[in-house]
Amino acid sequence: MQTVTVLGATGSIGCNTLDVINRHPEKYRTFAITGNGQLELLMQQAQKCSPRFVVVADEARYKEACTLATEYNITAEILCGAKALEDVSCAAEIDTVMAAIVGAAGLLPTLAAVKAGKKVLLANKEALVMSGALFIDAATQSGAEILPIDSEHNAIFQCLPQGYEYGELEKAGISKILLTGSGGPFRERELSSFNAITIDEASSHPNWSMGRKITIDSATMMNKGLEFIEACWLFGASPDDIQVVVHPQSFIHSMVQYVDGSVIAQLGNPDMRTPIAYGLAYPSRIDAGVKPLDFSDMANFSFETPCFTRYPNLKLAIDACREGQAATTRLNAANEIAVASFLEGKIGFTDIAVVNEETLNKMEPVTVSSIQQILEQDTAARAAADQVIRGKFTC
Ligand SMILES: NC(=O)C1=CN([C@@H]2O[C@H](COP(=O)(O)OP(=O)(O)OC[C@H]3O[C@@H](n4cnc5c(N)ncnc54)[C@H](OP(=O)(O)O)[C@@H]3O)[C@@H](O)[C@H]2O)C=CC1
Ligand SMILES: CC(=O)[C@@H](O)[C@H](O)COP(=O)(O)O
Ligand SMILES: [Mn+2]
Repeated sequence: MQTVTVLGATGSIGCNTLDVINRHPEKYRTFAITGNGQLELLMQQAQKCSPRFVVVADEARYKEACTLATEYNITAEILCGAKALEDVSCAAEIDTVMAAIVGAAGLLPTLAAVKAGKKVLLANKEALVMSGALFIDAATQSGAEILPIDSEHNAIFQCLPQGYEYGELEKAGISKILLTGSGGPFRERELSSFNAITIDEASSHPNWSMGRKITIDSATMMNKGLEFIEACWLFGASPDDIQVVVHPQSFIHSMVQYVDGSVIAQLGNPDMRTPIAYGLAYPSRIDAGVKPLDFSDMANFSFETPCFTRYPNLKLAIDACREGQAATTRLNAANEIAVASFLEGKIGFTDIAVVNEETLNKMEPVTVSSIQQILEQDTAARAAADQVIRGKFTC
């Protein structure tokens, strides 16, 4: 029996994780589930999976959570706040943590799981983008097993040779990691109309049903940029080892190209329950409730090179990846502010990249070597991005 904490249980990945867990009650037990704003959903989930702890990230909502828990007859202990998120991520009773909080808020609880040597199912790519080497070093020291849940990285993981040694691409005969991306909803849209893109249009991914922030990131291809950085850290690859390939249908989830000319790909319907089930059951396989691919029903299967004029955020992320840790931490922070501002109607779609670039340009180069310094860079970049927005886009 595997005992699991689900961080971000009320989100898209969290709900899919509980769906897979519920299909296999003989294999998985839920120890804790966490949420932030969606308290009713969190209580409904607690009714169904009977965890020992229900954690509400937002401390201000503790009383409300306790009242709701009584209404819903929840026997679990209700906890709240940042420390509680970390406590349920490193508790001695658990084997596995699904890291599915969105954004920088997921960094410390995910790191707590890593430092405690847990099996960490990593969906929260921002945590790795923010802390790169420190995250990987912590896993090496504690013996934590990091299993990628992001569909592309899960695919790459599945396409790597057995016994792949971290960073040893050449030794493994790998010539390129081919990171696929759909190109989002604006792949074919006239560039001249990009300033008229609405929140609804940007919130509608062609293939995947996901949370709001990652959906906007997919539309700007910042998602692929973050994934580029994520792939470097997960597999010990350099930026030159990775090529982004636009594959609009999202059936191929990524590929690994070998020196003998072979390309190994992982395919499947776009349903996150596949990588989640893979991570939970690894190295076994379990039913995930996913519809099998039907090759007689796939009209198109196409590939393109991404255009940086259409997707300036992708270039910003690749450049930041080459520059180093402070740049990727700052870019992630600026992007979180810019996307939130876009979703609040404060800035336009194309302004997201402008805010990101101007934030990076405003900040002096610096070296970061501790989580404290990472958090300081995150805070500073948020303030700088806010300043850019106030100075440029508000009257
Ligand atoms: N969705 C997908 O298919 C994929 C997602 N990912 C990654 O997985 C992560 C989660 O994505 P997704 O599930 O789409 O996101 P959602 O927005 O759907 O869910 C986010 C989760 O985080 C919680 N949360 C939000 N803010 C905070 C906070 N400040 N402190 C603690 N918890 C918080 C939310 O709680 P509440 O809802 O209660 O407010 C929710 O449980 C992201 O990093 C994303 O990039 C990667 C690949 C695919
Ligand atoms: C499901 C998943 O892993 C997302 O990150 C997805 O890849 C987003 O689609 P894009 O390829 O459009 O960014
Ligand atoms: Mn992905």
